[in-house]
Amino acid sequence: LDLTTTIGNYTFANPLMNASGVNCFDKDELDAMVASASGSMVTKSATVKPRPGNPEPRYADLTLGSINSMGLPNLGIDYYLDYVATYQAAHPADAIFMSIVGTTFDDNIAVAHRIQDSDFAGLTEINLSCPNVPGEPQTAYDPAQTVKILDALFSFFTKPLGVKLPPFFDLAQFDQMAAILNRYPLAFINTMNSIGNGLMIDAETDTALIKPKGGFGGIGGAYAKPIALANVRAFRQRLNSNIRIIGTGGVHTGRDVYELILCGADMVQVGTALHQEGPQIFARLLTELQAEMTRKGYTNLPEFRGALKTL
Ligand SMILES: CC(C)(C)CCc1c(C(=O)O)[nH]c(=O)[nH]c1=O
Repeated sequence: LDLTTTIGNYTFANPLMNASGVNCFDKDELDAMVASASGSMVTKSATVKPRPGNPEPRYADLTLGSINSMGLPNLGIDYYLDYVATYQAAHPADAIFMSIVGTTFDDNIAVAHRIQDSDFAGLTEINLSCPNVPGEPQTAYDPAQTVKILDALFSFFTKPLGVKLPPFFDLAQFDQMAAILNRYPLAFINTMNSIGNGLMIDAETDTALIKPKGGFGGIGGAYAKPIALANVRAFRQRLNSNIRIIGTGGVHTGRDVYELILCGADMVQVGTALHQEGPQIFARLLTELQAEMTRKGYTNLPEFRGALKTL
């Protein structure tokens, strides 16, 4: 079967990759992604300077997923630029993704300049789930901030750029966000990030499971799947066709991958399940995806991409 998928001028052997933040913190984790069956990979969201992140415990596995408040631990943009430079020399034909983020407006711009001025030849994903103004909602939940950042980025950034979005829950928000995104020459959007500020409790101690933010953290895994399917579908219905979609949230089986593609996803990222199973998950997901495609009579992804039926 033909599992190739394309974003802009980039073609990948298959649609699978890690979600930023999972299995992509350092060289060892990134090398394990390169060695896996995934079609591509993305680095941990990088800030201008390295960050230690939040106090532990800052991640917990749950029966139906995960909760995390990592606090953006990362080795800094220079580390990841160095890694991708080495990677590109060894794998000139296999494009990868770099994720960037800023805790202030200026830092978002500064870290984007670092990529623009580098030899990085892959795709860039800017994480809009970071608040830029203390006390204000995260960027993607603040239309004015979103416009301000995208206006500034596209005034100098000429490499393929996509945005990582948090989940939206209101149809008017889909309309509003899609209207903003359609104004920019985005290569892709990635929907979605973890579901913000969930809370889970240790039954033995009646204590919040994670330490940061009084136990509040992003929810991933099976909990996220219905929302990820809806966000992929809603944005596919609203965005210009030249803006591709990476679907992220709740993938654990090949059928989950198939369903995100059915909703319109071009690529599919795996977070919680990758954290729990390790990079060998990609070989399993590819086998299961191909089995599902065969069961349905498909031999390639465009045959069923976006083909969700409604009653
Ligand atoms: C939540 C932020 C710390 C603002 C951004 C980094 C991030 C984190 C994180 O590093 O805590 N976790 C997620 O599930 N998604 C994210 O985008």
